[in-house]
Amino acid sequence: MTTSGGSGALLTQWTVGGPACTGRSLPTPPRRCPASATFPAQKTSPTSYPTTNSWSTSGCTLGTSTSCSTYASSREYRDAEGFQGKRVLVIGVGNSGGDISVELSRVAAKVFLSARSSTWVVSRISSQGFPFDMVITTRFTHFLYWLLPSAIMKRIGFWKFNSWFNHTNYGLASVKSSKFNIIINEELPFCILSGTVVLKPNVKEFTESSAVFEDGTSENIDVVVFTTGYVFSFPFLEDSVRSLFKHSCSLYKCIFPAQLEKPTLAIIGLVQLTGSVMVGAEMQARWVTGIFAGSNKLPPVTKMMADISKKEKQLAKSNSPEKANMWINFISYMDEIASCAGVKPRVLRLLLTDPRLALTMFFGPCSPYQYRLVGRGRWSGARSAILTQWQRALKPLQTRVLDDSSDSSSSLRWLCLLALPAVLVAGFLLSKYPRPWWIPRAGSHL
Ligand SMILES: NC(=O)C1=CN([C@@H]2O[C@H](COP(=O)(O)OP(=O)(O)OC[C@H]3O[C@@H](n4cnc5c(N)ncnc54)[C@H](OP(=O)(O)O)[C@@H]3O)[C@@H](O)[C@H]2O)C=CC1
Repeated sequence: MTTSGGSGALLTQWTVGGPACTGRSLPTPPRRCPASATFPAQKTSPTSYPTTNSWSTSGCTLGTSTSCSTYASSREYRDAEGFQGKRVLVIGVGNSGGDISVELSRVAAKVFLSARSSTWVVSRISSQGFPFDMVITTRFTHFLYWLLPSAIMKRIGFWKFNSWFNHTNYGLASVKSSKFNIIINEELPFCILSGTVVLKPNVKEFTESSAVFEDGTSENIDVVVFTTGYVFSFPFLEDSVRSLFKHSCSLYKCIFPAQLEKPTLAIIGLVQLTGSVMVGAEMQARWVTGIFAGSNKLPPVTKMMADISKKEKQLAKSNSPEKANMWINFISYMDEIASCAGVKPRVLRLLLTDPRLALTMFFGPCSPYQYRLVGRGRWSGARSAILTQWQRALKPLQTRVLDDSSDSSSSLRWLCLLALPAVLVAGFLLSKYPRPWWIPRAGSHL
């Protein structure tokens, strides 16, 4: 990092390159990086997760094992080419493990999927066939999470997940387990049901040609694919800067290292949101560019440090064993950053000025349009986009239009009218007593 003179926000120059580009392989096709490049202020994204997680892929050696024939990590995996007729063991049931198992099940002789914790599988297709995130990511649901004890919401979530298929019967998850993940995958349950993917417990050891599992069973394996996740690292930053943040919560609003002399470094995408990370990253970028351009300002360092230490204390209280993997509530976080950027919508005020819009915003999906109604980057089409999003989501399906005489619009109108007092109370309470936006990983999306 070099400091140059001048006025305004951009006083520091960041030299990025060399080891950053040569020392890592990205999950996307290899890109050419310049040997070194200098930028006036650096907005960096660690989301390519350069290093694979714990289960070292330095060989299939574990315990007393020798070696198995082939192994790969999800980082190297591209497609099912080369897996035809093989007996494959996929280790780890995250989104990568689910996706890769399903894809391999079409060509492999057998796919074994090894899990060490509970995983709830959710379909992208939710009530009435609408996308899951449209249905679940609403201010109304957010209000319910705020209002009701988390144990009750967890129970409701488990009940909902099990209503699709019983996760215990499929060997995926038990309502009793405190640590669990949620993944999105429509096909995995069918692959398990049809036997093309077989769930197995954690691997105890490998032998020459097989894997021995913790339940004492063993299977002959040709290829092992590690889908055990990634760790964040910033090899392109100097040690002195890297040491300023251990995890996203030691950054101001999960973005800015607070101790820097000038706000010239912003980390985009270092958040695990319960909703879309892309949408969250866009919101972060809007705020960051506002700060770089001088239209938004960061508070004094003492204030930022106080905010960070408050969040870290909340983290410590949660007793989460994996602090770095905290899930952050999507709507709380979006509203918080939107507020900093001056683009947060005032739903309660809208209830008086534009009740139709306010109710749609409260009960409908918290889509990015909601943050385009006011402030910098305001879009005149945002209101109409919010009001028409349900119909537009269905538009691509209308390739064969059928007559549906039942009219649900009047009952919906009545429902909205009855919900009006609830919205008022919700808005009031949420603005008075905001809930901490982090939730422990065990709580995941619930
Ligand atoms: N389609 C999409 O949108 C996709 C999104 N992604 C995203 O990319 C990110 C990375 O996902 P992913 O690669 O799946 O990684 P994750 O960290 O989400 O999952 C890793 C899995 O491996 C398990 N695991 C970790 N270490 C071990 C070990 N030593 N032994 C056995 N099991 C182990 C974990 O279990 P445990 O929980 O016990 O730690 C977990 O089940 C996530 O944010 C994910 O949502 C990834 C793929 C597709």
